[in-house]
Amino acid sequence: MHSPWADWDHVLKVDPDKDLVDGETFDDVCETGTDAIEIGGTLDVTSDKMRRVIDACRTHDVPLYQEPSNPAVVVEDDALDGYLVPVVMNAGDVAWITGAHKEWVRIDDVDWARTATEAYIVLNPEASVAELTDADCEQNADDIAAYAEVAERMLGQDVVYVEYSGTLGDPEKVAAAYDALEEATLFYGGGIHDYDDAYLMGQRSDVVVVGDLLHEEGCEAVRETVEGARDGKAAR
Ligand SMILES: CC(C)=CCC/C(C)=C/CC/C(C)=C/CC/C(C)=C/COP(=O)(O)OP(=O)(O)O
Ligand SMILES: O=P(O)(O)OC[C@@H](O)CO
Ligand SMILES: [Mg+2]
Repeated sequence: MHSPWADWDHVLKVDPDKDLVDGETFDDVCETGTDAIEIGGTLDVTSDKMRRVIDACRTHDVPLYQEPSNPAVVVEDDALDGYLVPVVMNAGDVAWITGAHKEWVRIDDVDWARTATEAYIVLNPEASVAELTDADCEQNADDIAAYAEVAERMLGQDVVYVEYSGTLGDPEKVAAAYDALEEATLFYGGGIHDYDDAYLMGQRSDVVVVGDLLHEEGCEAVRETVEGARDGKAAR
């Protein structure tokens, strides 16, 4: 797969298990100005819920990616631009490093031309993703830089993802991952609530990922984070 994310500043992550705010539709979601929509969440995602979001977004131009949390929720659909499959670098349970992937490849005919992996470094111990994967979130900036380098140089990962789902991360740790990478694209996600948060992390990563804000505050708040991410990158 080529690397469309190399040109992105902002990704909106839609959790198929969560509602939009009252009065908003997926048409509004597709018009927030984000560079791509990723559909995924850790808990209570099903292929039916995935399909509902894909269907609601299919007529829009915004690139649409599925981020499956396990092989059972992978949906085949021409409306998808591709699949971004997590690999959790600091998982305690190896199922989330290669085990689930091995099972997926065993049972499915994987469309590799439309599939890429994301090397996650999971850093908020309170997040469901940390609990599920038994991630070791006690990592200092040097550890994180080393994980990022291992992901890019040893495992050939094109996307490294510093994940603080639910809370705003430590900017110095995010910058450490950014500085450790040569070509790979750094995604930052977690706790982005407004323009300033997005600006802060936009200065320290390639792509700012916004999730819960969409479901809690709505599209106008997301639009501000698109601006913040772009301005932060431009000011770097
Ligand atoms: C092999 C295949 C197809 C899938 C496995 C992919 C892996 C390794 C998944 C483990 C990590 C994971 C569950 C990633 C999902 C993306 C993610 C981090 C979503 C954010 O989730 P949270 O915000 O923690 O959870 P909720 O919002 O659902 O509570
Ligand atoms: O929901 P938030 O905290 O914005 O996190 C975004 C994303 O990194 C979750 O995987
Ligand atoms: Mg979440």
